[in-house]
Amino acid sequence: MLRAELWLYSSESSIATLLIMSKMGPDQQPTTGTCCAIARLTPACLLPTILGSPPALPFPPSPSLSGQRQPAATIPGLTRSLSPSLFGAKNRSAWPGRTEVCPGPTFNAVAVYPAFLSLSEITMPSILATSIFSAQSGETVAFSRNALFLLLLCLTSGICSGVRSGCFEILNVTLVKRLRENLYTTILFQDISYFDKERVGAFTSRLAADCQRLSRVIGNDLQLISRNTCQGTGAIINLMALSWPLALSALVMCCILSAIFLVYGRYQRQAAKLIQDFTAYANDVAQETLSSIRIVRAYGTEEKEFGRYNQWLESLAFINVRESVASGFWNLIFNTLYRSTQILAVLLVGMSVLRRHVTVEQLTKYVLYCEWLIYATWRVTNSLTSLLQSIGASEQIFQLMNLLPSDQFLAKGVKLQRLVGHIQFANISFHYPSRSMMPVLEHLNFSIEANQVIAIVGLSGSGKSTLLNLLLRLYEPSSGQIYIDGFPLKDLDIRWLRQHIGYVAQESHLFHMDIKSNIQYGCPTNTKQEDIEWAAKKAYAHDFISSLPNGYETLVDDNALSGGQKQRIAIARAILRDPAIMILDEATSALDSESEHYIKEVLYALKDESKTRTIIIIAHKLSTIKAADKIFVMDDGRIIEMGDHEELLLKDGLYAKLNKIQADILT
Ligand SMILES: Nc1ncnc2c1ncn2[C@@H]1O[C@H](COP(=O)(O)OP(=O)(O)OP(=O)(O)O)[C@@H](O)[C@H]1O
Repeated sequence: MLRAELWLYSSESSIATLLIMSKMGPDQQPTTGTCCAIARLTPACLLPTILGSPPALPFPPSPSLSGQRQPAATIPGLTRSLSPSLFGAKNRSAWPGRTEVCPGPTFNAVAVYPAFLSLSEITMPSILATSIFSAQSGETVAFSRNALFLLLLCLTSGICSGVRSGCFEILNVTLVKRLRENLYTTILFQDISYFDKERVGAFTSRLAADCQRLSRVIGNDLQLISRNTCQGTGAIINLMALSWPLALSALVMCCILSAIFLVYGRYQRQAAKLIQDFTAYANDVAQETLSSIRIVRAYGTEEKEFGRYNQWLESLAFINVRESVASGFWNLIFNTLYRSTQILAVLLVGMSVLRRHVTVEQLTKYVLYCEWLIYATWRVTNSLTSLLQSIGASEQIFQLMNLLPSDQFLAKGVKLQRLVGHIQFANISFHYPSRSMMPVLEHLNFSIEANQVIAIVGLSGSGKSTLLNLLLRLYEPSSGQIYIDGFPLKDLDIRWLRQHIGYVAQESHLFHMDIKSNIQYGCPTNTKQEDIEWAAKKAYAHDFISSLPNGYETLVDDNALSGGQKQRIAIARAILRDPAIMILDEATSALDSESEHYIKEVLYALKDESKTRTIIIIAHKLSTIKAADKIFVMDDGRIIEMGDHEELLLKDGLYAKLNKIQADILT
């Protein structure tokens, strides 16, 4: 039974694919991603889950993807050929591309199930009419036999419907989960530059509301469409058997209904897409405002923020009202045509009865089947409306699923036996992808010896953090090459490299978890408590953590601690990794002088421990970097001076000038 249900589901996926294609222009080809997205959604893909195959983790994406899009699949073969993607990256490596179209040996056996169910239901009106007329003519045996048969059909269809609904519900829940897993994984593995232009609110909207909606429709409406299509076909066959001219008249009505529906459906799709976009914009505004609530409060801009949010709500309401009016018109037309068909049936067949061309029993059967046909048409069009709405609304989900992971996760890079920490920038130039006309770094040439402490100073916006972003490979240089221990950075395994880098960002963010987990973030889960405390002590954080009521178990987030405390936890996090390269981007800017002095001592001491360690510090306060082995002075994307503190003072350039200004401020 379950296999039969799943087969039914898989056949429904083709309907969805056809629907997607139907909204494309004649010269447009369905992208593999679009088809793939549809195929991913088909609960047929869930077969192994339901039948017991272990689900694969959605990441890391397999290198076998190699950034290649899969060849376009044929529609009938989509379900099977593309469905492995739903099981995640592990299975992607074995992605077979085009495969056979036939659902396999179970096809014949399972195909019987929906046909059997529809057949059992569609014979009911006929047996009902026969029972009534056998009772009228006093045929007791025939009446009892028909009544018993009806009871059996009733039970069979009830049980089948119940089992089917239950199975589809379970599949639906699994589908939402898989859909979210896939979408979230796709987003997580995008290039950082992708996040520069996309809005977080839009992502959360897609993950929450859109996934739920899409799966509900696919899990619910597709089964209704297939079931009612079977029943409608059965009704037409029965009508044809009774009287083909009369059957044709009923069919004409259905065609008119379908034509009107096509126009209405097109409108529905457009409206759904707008509704989805406006919801995402509204979410984005809400997310931005609530995450910056302190600034909003301090500047008293609550009403302005409400206005920004309300603007999208009004746009949403406008579209919703128009959609409701259109829906009203559709129901009006449908109901009028539906009733007219019944009246027409009674009139036409009634006249035939009067002329004694058909019997009253045939008239009854005709009216019942006519009713059945129109009802099936109504259910199909209704479900199609809902389905089309969701397809319109899901365009963005399909587009997101179409994205391939960032190249750096696809390439299998080199893992060195040991990271020493020698860094070289060879003729590096860079501009951010979102600002291609604005060079940020120009022809940078320098090298950093392993075990050195390097400081980078310069005016705001001179490109210091950008330089570190390139070293972390958050962005790729526009030209030139970065070498780590003599190997091009892009050839190294990026996950391995990042495991050996400790990074403290300009703004320290804490995750909504306890302090211990925040310090341990990115380290193995079995890291010992003593090690965590050791790192916290080095970062001058142990005392304040211990003074909290729950100590290391205290639940924190971005708002629960002071800026300096957050920075100390972030430094402890970096120290705990025991990195070969330590990167500190203004990591002590929020600390008081005493803590800063202490941490500076600790950082300098780190390089004297057994392991070679390269430390790169960006600092505005020059007092913190006087002891660095080498200081780079940056201006407008270039390194204009280089040397130790004394040498730079002797040069009497920008560094000496900045030093003098800071000394003057202190005196
Ligand atoms: N994600 C980004 N997209 C586009 N431009 C960016 C991005 N990040 C930074 N920039 C631009 O790149 C330039 C260098 O910025 P960067 O953050 O590297 O400067 P910085 O020297 O670290 O400044 P600060 O000392 O103020 O932190 C600036 O003009 C900045 O506006």
